[in-house]
Amino acid sequence: MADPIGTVAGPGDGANEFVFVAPAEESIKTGEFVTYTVAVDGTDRSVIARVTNRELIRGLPDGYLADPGVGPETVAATLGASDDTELYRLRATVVGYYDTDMTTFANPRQLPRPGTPIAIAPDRQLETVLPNLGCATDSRDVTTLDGIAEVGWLLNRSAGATTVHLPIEEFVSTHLAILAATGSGKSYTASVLIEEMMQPDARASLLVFDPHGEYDTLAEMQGAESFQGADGYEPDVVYFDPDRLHVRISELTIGDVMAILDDPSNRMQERLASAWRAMQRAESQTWGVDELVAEMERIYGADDPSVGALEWRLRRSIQRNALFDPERNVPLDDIVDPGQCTVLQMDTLDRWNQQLVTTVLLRRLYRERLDAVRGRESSIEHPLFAIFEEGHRFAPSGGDAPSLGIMRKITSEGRKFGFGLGIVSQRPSKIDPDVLSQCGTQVTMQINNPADQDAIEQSVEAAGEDVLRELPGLTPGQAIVSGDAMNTPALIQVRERLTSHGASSREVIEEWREAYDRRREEPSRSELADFGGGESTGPQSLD
Ligand SMILES: Nc1ncnc2c1ncn2[C@@H]1O[C@H](COP(=O)(O)OP(=O)(O)OP(=O)(O)O)[C@@H](O)[C@H]1O
Repeated sequence: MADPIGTVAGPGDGANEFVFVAPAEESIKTGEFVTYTVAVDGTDRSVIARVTNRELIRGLPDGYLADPGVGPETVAATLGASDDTELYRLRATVVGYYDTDMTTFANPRQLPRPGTPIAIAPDRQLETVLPNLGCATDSRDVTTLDGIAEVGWLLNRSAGATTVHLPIEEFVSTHLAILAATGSGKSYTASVLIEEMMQPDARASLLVFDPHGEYDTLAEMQGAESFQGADGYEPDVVYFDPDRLHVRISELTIGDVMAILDDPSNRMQERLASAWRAMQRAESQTWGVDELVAEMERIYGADDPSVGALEWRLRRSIQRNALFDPERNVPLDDIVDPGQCTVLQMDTLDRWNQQLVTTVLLRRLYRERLDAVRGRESSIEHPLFAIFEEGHRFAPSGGDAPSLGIMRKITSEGRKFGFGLGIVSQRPSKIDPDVLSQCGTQVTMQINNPADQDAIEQSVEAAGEDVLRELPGLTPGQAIVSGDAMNTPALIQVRERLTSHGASSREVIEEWREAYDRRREEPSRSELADFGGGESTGPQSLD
C-alpha cells in the first residue's frame, strides 16, 4: 500500500461510511479516492473509498486568527504549536474492492476497523478500475487497450496524473447524455468524444445532428497526423448542408402528415388516410401532392369539399416546403460509413423542419439496422452512433415533437440493433424522462437551475447524491462521469480538444475595440470627399 495519510477513527452515519482523521498538510479534497487494505474471506483486498466531506476538528484558536496582520505561522510559533496543529476529520464512502473475475467493484461487507491506515489510491490503480474497462488485474497500463476514449483526468489530481478512459463500446451501445448549462463545455466534450471515436482504433460511423452549426471544425481531423492509422486510415468528415436535407414525401407516415397539416377534421383525416394507404401500396414510391390529390379525387370525386380543403392544406404545408420532395431524400450511403463522421447542418431549417427531417432519417436508419440484425438485406451492415446537439428539441418532455417516438424506440431497443444515441442538452428537465433515463452513460457538467438538477437526480441514478452535490460548483470543462461506462462515478477535467473549438462565445469587448480601431483607420466621409472620392454632395457636385 502507498504511504498512509490518515487513520480510520470509526464508522460514519451511513451503512457504507467511515470516518478518518488526517493532518492538514495532506489537503485531501472531497471527491478524492483513498484506499485501505482489509481481509475479505481470508484474502487481503485493496478497498477504494470516496471522500465525501471534510471538516477541521482542530486548528489554531479563532481569537489568535482574528488579526489579519499576523500570519498563522506566527500565531503557531507564538503558541509553541507544531506543524500538525490542524487536523481534519474526513467522511468516506466505501466504493469496494476490484473483483478481477466480475471486472467491477465488489462490496467488502465490512467497514475498516478504527486504526486502519488510509492512503491516497495510486493513479495507475484508479485508471484501471474506475472506468468499466473490463481489466483482468487492478493495475495495468490502460493506454494500450483498443476502443477506449481518453476524456480527461481526475479533477482532484494534478493535470494528466490520473487519466480517465471510457470504453467506447459501452457508451455507444447503451446511449450517452451530455448535460450542462450553456457555456459549460457540452459541445466541447462531445467533440472530444467524437475525436476519440474517429481514432484509428475505433473508426466509428457517426452522425451529428447539429442545429447550430457548432461542429464545423471537426473537419480538421482529416489529414491530421494524430488521426492517421498505420494502414492508411484517416477519418472522413462529411458536411451535409440544409440544401441537401430532403424528405421524400412517401417516407412520411400518415401520423406525420396529420401533424404537418395541423389538426385536419375527421372527414379530412379519413379521406387522407385511405388515399395515403393506396399510394403507399403503389409500385413507385416517388409520388407527390399532385398524385395524392388525384388519388383522393379518384376515390371521393373531384367535387368533394373535404378533398378540396385537403388539397389546399397539402399544397401549402408540403408542396411549398422545400424540405419535401417527391423523389429526393438523404441518401443513407452518403451519410453512413465506418470511419466517417457526418455532420447534418440544420442551422437554417426551422425547428419543425429539423424535427421532421430527423424523424424520417432516424426511422430509415433504424429500419436498416433492424434488417441487418435480422439477417435481411440492409444498406447499413455496421453499428451506428448519432449525436444530438439540443437533444431536448428532438425528444422534448412535452411530447410534441414528431421525432419523440423514434427517439424513444431507439433508446429503449437500439442496443439490440447496434444503434446508439448521444443526447447533448442544456435543459435536462425538458428532455423526455424515458429517453433521458435510458442514456446509460452520463457526462454531467455545471448545472445551476434547480429543475434541471432535479431531472438529473431522478434520471442519473448511477451518480450518487454526494457526487451530484458538486454540480453547481463545477467550472467549464469539469464534469461528473457516471453510468455504464464507469464502475463508479468520478469527477474529471475534460481534456483539451485536438481540433480547434468552433463554438466559442465571441469576445464582445475585443470585437468592439477592434471595430473601433478599424473605423478610425478608415478615412472619414468628409476626408474622402476632400480627395474627390466617396459619395459626397459637397463642393464637387457644385462644379
Ligand atoms: N475541456 C475544456 N478544456 C478547455 N476549455 C474548455 C473545455 N470545455 C469547455 N471549455 C471552454 O468553455 C467554452 C464553452 O464550451 P462549449 O462551447 O462546449 O459550451 P456549451 O455548453 O456547448 O455552450 P452552448 O450551450 O452555448 O453551446 C469553450 O469555448 C471553451 O473555451
